[in-house]
Amino acid sequence: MSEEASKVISLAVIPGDGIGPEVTAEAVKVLKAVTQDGPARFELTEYQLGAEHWLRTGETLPDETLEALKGHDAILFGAVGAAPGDTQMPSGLIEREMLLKLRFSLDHFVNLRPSKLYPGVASPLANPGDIDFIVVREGTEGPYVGNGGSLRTGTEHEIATEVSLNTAHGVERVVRDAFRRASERPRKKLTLVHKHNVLVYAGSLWKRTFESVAADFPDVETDYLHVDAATIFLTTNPSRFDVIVTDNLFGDIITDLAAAVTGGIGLAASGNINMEGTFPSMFEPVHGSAPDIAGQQKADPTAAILSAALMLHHLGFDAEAERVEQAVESDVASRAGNTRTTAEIGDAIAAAVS
Ligand SMILES: NC(=O)C1=CN([C@@H]2O[C@H](COP(=O)(O)OP(=O)(O)OC[C@H]3O[C@@H](n4cnc5c(N)ncnc54)[C@H](O)[C@@H]3O)[C@@H](O)[C@H]2O)C=CC1
Ligand SMILES: CC(C)CC(=O)C(=O)O
Ligand SMILES: [Mg+2]
Repeated sequence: MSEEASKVISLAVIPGDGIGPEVTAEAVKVLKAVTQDGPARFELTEYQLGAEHWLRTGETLPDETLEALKGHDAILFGAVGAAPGDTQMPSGLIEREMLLKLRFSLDHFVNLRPSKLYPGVASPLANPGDIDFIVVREGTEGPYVGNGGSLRTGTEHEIATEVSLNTAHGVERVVRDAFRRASERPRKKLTLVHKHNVLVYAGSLWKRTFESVAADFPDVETDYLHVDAATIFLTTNPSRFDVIVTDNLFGDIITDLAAAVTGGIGLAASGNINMEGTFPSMFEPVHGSAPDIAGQQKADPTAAILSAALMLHHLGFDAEAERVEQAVESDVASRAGNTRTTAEIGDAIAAAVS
């Protein structure tokens, strides 16, 4: 296809901290390779944001940067965050004031996290079975909204709160999205994960909403698990899951576990999706900045590459997304015993899609 016939996609790239820039470079490499003959041409604008940027400038996410990001078609994100023991960086500052602020401001209410055990990939489970499910994690509410505070801070009488925010609108739209996704999959099964036996107010809203939306999707089989029991089944019988819908905190935790049982966090992709299309969606690996391996070319870029594939699907380039997924599937199948750098893995996958 000629360059003129390609659709131009304005892509913001936020490499971030630690391994973020290393894995993002490989995702961009694969994106360029898979679209070199069309049907898309990505025009990249890189934004320096993250803990290192804050240390240099004191900026987390300036208003003008947020406005500029809104003008792109999509955002490719690496990872942000300082090393857990870093004393220069207030804990959570960049995660909250930059990453969560982006997800909230761009209304990324569907945090989509697929989990698939690819053929040839070793799972820590003795009998993993056929694992292929998606987690639809609510992305704009829950305990991550910063709705809390502390009284008598630093004293032995300190009281700290972190109140989970759940709105009827917010819960309904993500539950409905999960039902729709379940109805489009062969197994058509949706599991609500919460803890409504203890978190009775939020839990009741999620449960009532789930039951009411279920009436619109009679072909979808429904199921409920408390989050603690869900962690049992994720390790003893993960193939029982097809689609899971859950809140922001539970979704964060169970998707790291899901990544671990499907071959590791280096393979786990995600999309922060604005289903209404009012702002650009953002695609990023599930993992963080991994300061313990940063700068050593040890990070697995597959999660970032698969996140780029999710972005291709989101933008309507399904054939290109599937080529990337197939290249990843072949690559991971032949990995046993071979140690490659981050760039070598990216090169191999880029070559396979060219
Ligand atoms: N979306 C984001 O930007 C996220 C940022 N963070 C931040 O990242 C920093 C580090 O957080 P951690 O809790 O250590 O989680 P992490 O996900 O960065 O690392 C956990 C473990 O997984 C390994 N790992 C992560 N990605 C890998 C990859 N692609 N290939 C191979 N190994 C990989 C790391 O080396 C580490 O041993 C913190 O500042 C945290 O707040 C954490 C999670 C998500
Ligand atoms: C704000 C992030 C650090 C939360 C997280 O760990 C995630 O979204 O996976
Ligand atoms: Mg997480």
